[in-house]
Amino acid sequence: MQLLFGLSFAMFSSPIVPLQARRFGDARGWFMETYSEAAALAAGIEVRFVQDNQSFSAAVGTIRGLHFQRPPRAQAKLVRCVRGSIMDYAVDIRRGSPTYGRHVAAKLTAEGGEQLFVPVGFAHAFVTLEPDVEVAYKVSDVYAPDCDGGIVWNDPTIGIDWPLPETGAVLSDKDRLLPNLVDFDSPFEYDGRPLEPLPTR
Ligand SMILES: Cc1cn([C@H]2C[C@H](O)[C@@H](COP(=O)(O)OP(=O)(O)O[C@H]3O[C@H](C)C(=O)[C@H](O)[C@H]3O)O2)c(=O)[nH]c1=O
Repeated sequence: MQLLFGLSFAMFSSPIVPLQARRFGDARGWFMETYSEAAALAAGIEVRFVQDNQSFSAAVGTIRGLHFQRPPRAQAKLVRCVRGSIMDYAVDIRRGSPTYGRHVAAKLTAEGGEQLFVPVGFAHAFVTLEPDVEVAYKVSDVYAPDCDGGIVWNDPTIGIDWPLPETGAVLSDKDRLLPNLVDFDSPFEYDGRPLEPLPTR
């Protein structure tokens, strides 16, 4: 693991990059560098973020996604959980990719400071693992509703095994009606970097 400033990261070629913000604790509490351009560049994250987002989800089992923005407003995202915990997912939707439709998952917790970089060409989603969860993420392009796109959360060809409570998933009406992957015409091209499993922590 490379440590640069307060962020550490693994050096590997997958387009999805896990980062770890380091906590500096003392008698008052703790301090974290939650974003460092230098550390991001060193981890191969060569995007300029232009907007910070934050969402609150009250119910455990809330799913937001699988979302992306189409070009010319496609977004890369740097995701972290600032309250509670989530499972975060990235699905390869790059036309021609040998890992098309495959996904990786990472548990992100407020306590742990884990982060996940999701580049353009991947659909993104998370599910809350407890009530009252807040997620903050940086995006590399502005919100563009006319470029909004998505794949339905329970798409059978993607096959995400969502960790859901007995009460089931909580979704927006919009997300319930998203298309399946088989009906999706991807605007994203493969860049030669197949999706790789994330390193086990
Ligand atoms: C994303 C976004 C939304 N909005 C407004 C539009 C709606 O009135 C309201 C909720 O939007 P939405 O239901 O799309 O929010 P989420 O379901 O949390 O979607 C997000 O969550 C998943 C995990 C993602 O990866 C995307 O970043 C994003 O799609 O916020 C804005 O004003 N700006 C924005 O950038």
